[in-house]
Amino acid sequence: MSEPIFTPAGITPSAEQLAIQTARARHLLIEANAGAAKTTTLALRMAQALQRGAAPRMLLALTYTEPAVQALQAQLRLIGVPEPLLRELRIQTFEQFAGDCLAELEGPGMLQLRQEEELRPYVLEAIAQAQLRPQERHREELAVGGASEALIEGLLKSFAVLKGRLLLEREPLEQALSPALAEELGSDYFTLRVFSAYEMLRRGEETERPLFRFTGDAVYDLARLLLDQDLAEEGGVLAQGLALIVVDEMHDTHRAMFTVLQGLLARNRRAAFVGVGDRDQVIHGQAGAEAGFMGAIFEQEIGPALRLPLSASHRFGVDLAQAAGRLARKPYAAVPGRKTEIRCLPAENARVQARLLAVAAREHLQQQAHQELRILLRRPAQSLLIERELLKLGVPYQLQGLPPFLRRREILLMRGLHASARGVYAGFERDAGLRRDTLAALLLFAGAQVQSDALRGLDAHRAQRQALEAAAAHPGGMQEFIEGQVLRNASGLARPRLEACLALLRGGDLRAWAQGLMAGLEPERLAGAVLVRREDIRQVRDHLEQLLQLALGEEQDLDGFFALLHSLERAQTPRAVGGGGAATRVSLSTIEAAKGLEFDHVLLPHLSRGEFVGEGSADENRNLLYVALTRARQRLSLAFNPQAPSRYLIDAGLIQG
Ligand SMILES: Nc1ncnc2c1ncn2[C@@H]1O[C@H](COP(=O)(O)OP(=O)(O)OP(=O)(O)O)[C@@H](O)[C@H]1O
Repeated sequence: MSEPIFTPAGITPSAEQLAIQTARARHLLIEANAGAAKTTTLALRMAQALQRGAAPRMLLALTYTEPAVQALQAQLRLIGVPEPLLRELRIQTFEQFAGDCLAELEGPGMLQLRQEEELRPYVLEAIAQAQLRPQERHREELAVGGASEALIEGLLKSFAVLKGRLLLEREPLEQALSPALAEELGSDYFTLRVFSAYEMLRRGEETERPLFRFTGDAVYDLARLLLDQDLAEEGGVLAQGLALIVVDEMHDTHRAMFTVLQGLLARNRRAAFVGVGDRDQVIHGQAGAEAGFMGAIFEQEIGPALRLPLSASHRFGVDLAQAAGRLARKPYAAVPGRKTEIRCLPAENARVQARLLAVAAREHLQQQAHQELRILLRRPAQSLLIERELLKLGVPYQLQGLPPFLRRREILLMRGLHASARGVYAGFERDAGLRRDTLAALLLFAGAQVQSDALRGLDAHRAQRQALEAAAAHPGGMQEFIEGQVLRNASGLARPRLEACLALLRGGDLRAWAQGLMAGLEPERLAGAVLVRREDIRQVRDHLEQLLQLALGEEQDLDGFFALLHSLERAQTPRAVGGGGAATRVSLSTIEAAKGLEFDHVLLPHLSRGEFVGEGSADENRNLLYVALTRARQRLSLAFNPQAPSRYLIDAGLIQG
């Protein structure tokens, strides 16, 4: 019997796409290059299920990131799935999906923590508990010299891997831990012990409901529940009568996600499954992502799968496909007829580069009526000079997933200290949110607690938030809070550094402040005492350096410069809030935040030698550049110093070596 075939509105599917849309295999896996229409084909497949009569609630689409959720929604819209149907479809990240399932079992109201800093007290407590275990047999393994920020960052990273890979879930935690087991798992005894104590703190005495969840914990907690024989009944929450389960970005799957997927497939026996991915886009390797879950592991643990190809890029032309292919060392085709212009923007330094980018963005807005331009950054700090130039030229823009530079914590610290030192609170008067965020930043870097004995547990979080809201509620509250709470309760490490900075600011001389700030404030030490991720700590210095660079280029006196920051912020706010129109057509984000998305014009700055680096491995850097290049549709602009271009540009054949 022939079945009705869904015919999309915006595109004509290729034969390969049609084969995937209509395949009858229970499990279907597709590994294909960026832009080869994986997401679009998943959308076709979902539309086909609707066409076959499935209700929207019988479809479930899971992704790793939020932008991928949006990308799939956009493709469903493009192919003509009506808006009311679209709204009923469940398209979620694994984390959101797991959170929803758990909320069904536990009820709402889970405390969700999102910043590593918020975990810090729990990690410190876990270290103390691990070291004080009375029955400890390997005490010598637990001695560490202090709890430095690098130690905490490393522990949190290891925790993410232990959770992502479910490395300990097959062992009864308390009894099994030993240096030998640690070695077997590629970890160390100290990490495992602290992990165990941390998880006991997080999960609380009552196993019913954890104290809090951090990003990744919902998938982890759901996977643990699924592995627990005693809780088999609770796994019933996954029995949802599904007809189709699809996973986009399947290359980012780790063991905990895979366990959730396995649970879903086991409890929805009538559901077909389609997974798509591209192993060169793995940029989350540290959390335990393994492309193997699209390969042999799938076949061994779930069942045989049909594999179908998507062989050519529908997004960009053959020149860019070949460059991406050279970078990733794999064959890369493009459908005929697509063309992508690749241009170089030579710039000898960051300031010139920022100016060129802003000019290019302005030209884009003048010439291209409806097209989108995205500036992709390797590191968030790189936005500051670019944003300044965009504002100077009056180019409206949006930041995606980045706080505006004037609202970053270290910049707010400086703005708050300036206000306090000079007694100038003009600019803060009209915005309670700005006052609250500034006070929060001051409190953070001062290492101060509003209530000294309430550091642990939820109540400390809530108490602190309430105190900040109260102080920020009226303009006069800032000075009092800075003196009475921030400076009075500042840690021994922070106080002299903040005082040194205040003294420079009191002097009122912009050059003296700019020259003395780094030595006086020692931003890395200040940040190191309160932040967790090395990358964040480095960014504090990075951002302050950018701020100083900006200050020295503006020809203002000290108070004038800080007043300028306020007026820049006012210039920016209505556009960001207003949305729509030109503002949504020029945007800035990190590369990670653009994964799965595409733009008519991509501007990729900071491609000079040694600039395209971050915390990850060389492979991860290469994959990030691969992701960045392959976001472009019609035009790709690459900015770098022609005297010293990045090696990657040469490897990709984008410039001559
Ligand atoms: N049959 C088609 N005809 C024309 N354009 C198409 C067709 N199929 C897909 N496209 C377009 O090709 C582009 C890339 O598709 P898509 O985003 O699905 O690729 P992808 O493989 O998911 O990419 P990534 O790996 O980067 O997430 C989109 O603009 C999409 O609308």
